[in-house]
Amino acid sequence: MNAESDRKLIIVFTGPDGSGRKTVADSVGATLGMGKVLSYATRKPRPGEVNGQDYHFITSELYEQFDRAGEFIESISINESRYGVRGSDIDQSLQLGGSVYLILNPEGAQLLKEQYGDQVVRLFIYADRRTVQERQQEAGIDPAIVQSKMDQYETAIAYQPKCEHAFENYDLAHTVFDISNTLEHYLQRNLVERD
Ligand SMILES: Nc1ncnc2c1ncn2[C@@H]1O[C@H](COP(=O)(O)OP(=O)(O)OP(=O)(O)O)[C@@H](O)[C@H]1O
Ligand SMILES: Nc1nc2c(ncn2[C@@H]2O[C@H](COP(=O)(O)O)[C@@H](O)[C@H]2O)c(=O)[nH]1
Repeated sequence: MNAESDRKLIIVFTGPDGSGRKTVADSVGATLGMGKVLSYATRKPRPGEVNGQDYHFITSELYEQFDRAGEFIESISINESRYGVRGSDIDQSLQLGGSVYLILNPEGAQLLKEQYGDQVVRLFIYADRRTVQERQQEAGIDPAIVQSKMDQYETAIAYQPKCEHAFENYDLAHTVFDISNTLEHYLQRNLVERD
């Protein structure tokens, strides 16, 4: 990484599954013109998911190859699938464009914070248990997967105090507006520091 890339931000959207992290993140990303760094996943795409937009969907063999080569700066297993972020993807996106964003579970958010320090801003997106469960059911996610995600709800919620900011997500437009305002302050400050 170079000094220029160091000043750009890595925005991590985290929180419980089903809180709306992806929906909020993509809308904020489009509003502020931030690039998305996709994770690599070995699971099959769900209906509506697109390779290269939601994840890089890859085979277990290719994942293993990347992993052995030390390409992932963090890598987790959930429900027999593997997920990871390649450090080179983050560094390249930072060098080519402006600030970037990712959507990770709290474990991944913590690992990125430990590696990139102040460059990482963690945004915790949340809603109550019943709401996130209903959203996942309405999105058509397999009931067994919903159950396993709900089993992690309290653990995920416990991560909120560690994050730089937290936003409840009920009224989507309101959530996106609040987050965009918050991030604009960071981005302006970085621009001023560069002058
Ligand atoms: N504010 C909101 N009001 C109503 N529905 C919402 C809101 N935000 C997101 N949703 C819907 O909730 C569902 C889950 O959202 P999303 O996939 O963005 O969540 P997530 O936190 O990334 O969870 P997962 O990892 O399980 O996909 C989607 O169907 C999305 O359209
Ligand atoms: N720590 C990481 N968490 C990740 C990564 N990619 C996705 N995720 C999170 O995993 C769960 C399950 O995702 P799903 O799409 O199968 O529902 C969810 O919390 C994702 O945000 C990653 O590279 N590292």
